[in-house]
Amino acid sequence: MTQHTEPPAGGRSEPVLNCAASASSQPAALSRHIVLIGPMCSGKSAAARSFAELLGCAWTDLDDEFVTEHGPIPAYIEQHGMDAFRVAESVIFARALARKKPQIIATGGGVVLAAKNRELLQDQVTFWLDVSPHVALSRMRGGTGRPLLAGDDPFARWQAIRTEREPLYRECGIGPIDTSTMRPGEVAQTLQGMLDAASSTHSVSTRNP
Ligand SMILES: Nc1ncnc2c1ncn2[C@@H]1O[C@H](COP(=O)(O)OP(=O)(O)O)[C@@H](O)[C@H]1O
Ligand SMILES: O=C(O)C1=C[C@@H](OP(=O)(O)O)[C@@H](O)[C@H](O)C1
Ligand SMILES: [Mg+2]
Repeated sequence: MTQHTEPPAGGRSEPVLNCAASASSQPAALSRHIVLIGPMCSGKSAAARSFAELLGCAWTDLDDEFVTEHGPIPAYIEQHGMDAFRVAESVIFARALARKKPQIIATGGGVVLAAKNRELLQDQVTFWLDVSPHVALSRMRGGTGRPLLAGDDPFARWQAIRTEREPLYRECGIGPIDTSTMRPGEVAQTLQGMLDAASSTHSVSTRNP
């Protein structure tokens, strides 16, 4: 099964992925968490699942953890407010990062808003997934679970939110990795290629190698 290794204390040159393991039928050994950030509909949740399947390792979606714990996000925000949502989201994020077993973590698009979260992201392997506005629009159609996109013009809302957060994604993540023309499996392969390259050179294992 997946080999578990402790993340190095502040070390930034250890390979993240044991390539020999990933190339065989054995699951890959992750040495630390891999975190996916990016705007809504960039495909973080879908890519995390595909990537974990590809590597044979564990994964989690923080929005799913939120729902399990607090119920649907729109209802929570309506009842408790956005600030309370951000606090609860940050608690769930920190808890996931504290798990010893390294895993793929899909975050919600707003996780980068809190300075503390951005600080935590610096010590993970963080990838910034992105998507073009028109593809995002097609992906959000029919969705009811994103209260920030509720209202008359979800397209304009999405664009404004993405623009506002772009510097934060840039600060925290390796990327952007444009998923607009890729299936989730292709995104996963792209991420694996980036990890393999980093592991073979021992050069890129976090946002700031
Ligand atoms: N690479 C992709 N290609 C096509 N559809 C995708 C892709 N990634 C995600 N989707 C679809 O777009 C929607 C939003 O994707 P999701 O993974 O939930 O995004 P995020 O977690 O970034 O908000 C879902 O319906 C999902 O199935
Ligand atoms: O961008 C945001 O602020 C949000 C993104 C959502 O997750 P996804 O990015 O997975 O859609 C979810 O956490 C919540 O609706 C708020
Ligand atoms: Mg998601």
